[in-house]
Amino acid sequence: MNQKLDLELISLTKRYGATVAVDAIGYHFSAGTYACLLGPSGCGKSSTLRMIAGHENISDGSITLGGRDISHLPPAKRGTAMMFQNYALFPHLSVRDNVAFSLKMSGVDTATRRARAGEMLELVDMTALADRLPAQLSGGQQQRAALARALITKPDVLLLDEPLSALDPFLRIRMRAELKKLQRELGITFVHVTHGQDEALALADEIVVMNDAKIEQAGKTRNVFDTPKTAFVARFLGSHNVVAMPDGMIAVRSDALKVTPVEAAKLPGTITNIEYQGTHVALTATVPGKQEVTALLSDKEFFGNPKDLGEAIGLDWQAEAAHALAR
Ligand SMILES: Nc1ncnc2c1ncn2[C@@H]1O[C@H](COP(=O)(O)OP(=O)(O)OP(=O)(O)O)[C@@H](O)[C@H]1O
Repeated sequence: MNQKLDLELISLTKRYGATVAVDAIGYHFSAGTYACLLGPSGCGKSSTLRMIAGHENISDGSITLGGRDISHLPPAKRGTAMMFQNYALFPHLSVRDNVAFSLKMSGVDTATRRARAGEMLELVDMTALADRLPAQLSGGQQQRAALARALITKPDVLLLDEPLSALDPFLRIRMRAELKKLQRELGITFVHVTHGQDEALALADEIVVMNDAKIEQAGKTRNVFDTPKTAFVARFLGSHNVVAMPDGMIAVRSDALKVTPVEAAKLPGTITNIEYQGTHVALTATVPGKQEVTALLSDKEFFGNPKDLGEAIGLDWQAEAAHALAR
């Protein structure tokens, strides 16, 4: 484990008949990165992950790990491991035997298998439940068992397909913190597929935003969030307004908007919605061109100078808060 091998996708393509699910994408994942593949349903994230895992043949391009071409190796020989959305635990095997399963398949002796499974269960804090069957576990515990099972092969890259989607919202946030902690402790690369931008922002060092089989934008999470290059990325990541201005489309964060007198503003608007969010108030206004923009004001800011539905306001922002969009 932890050999510091970079993962690279080179012109990676997947076609299912006439459907191009992944269209010549390229990305370099530095060893030890927590990366999220993010995008709407059908954009090609799972196909990309399955090609990296070796569960799907590639149609074109290649995948290298530490410079070694793994494109056509069987899954168990790649140095990757996959954790599935529904965990795919064997119902008739105990947690310990589920975790040890892949070692049994590769002919490792019983004593070594038990010892290694024990270490992995310790890692995910499941030692006390080792003899239970999957049906006797909670969702979060099943997830930990599935993680231990994936990690027992000492992969350089762990691939996670929507790993939190089967959990209720409260548990999802807790397991999210555990995933991040585990990745930090192991120091291996995690590639995590999600369609949730909150999940990606919370977890990822780097995000790869996919749209329609292509990478729309990728890089350090904060850079992508702070400077979206396209309207799609700005809208998908949320918390941004995409506005057509006379000199082109811009993205400007909701929390960068200020409410001002109309004369002093970049845009005049009429308030159409006021939503109290506890610490903040989201104020939505229509602006020229029948566009809607939302300003996120602190509760102090709003209640210090409250506004009403239908009121005319100005909306302003600092020039550097606006980012020109490619389309
Ligand atoms: N086995 C298959 N045969 C034919 N088409 C497929 C197959 N698997 C996926 N596709 C198509 O390829 C495209 C990308 O699918 P993929 O599952 O990779 O998307 P995704 O971004 O992971 O979506 P989701 O979030 O819904 O899982 C979609 O148009 C899908 O219908």
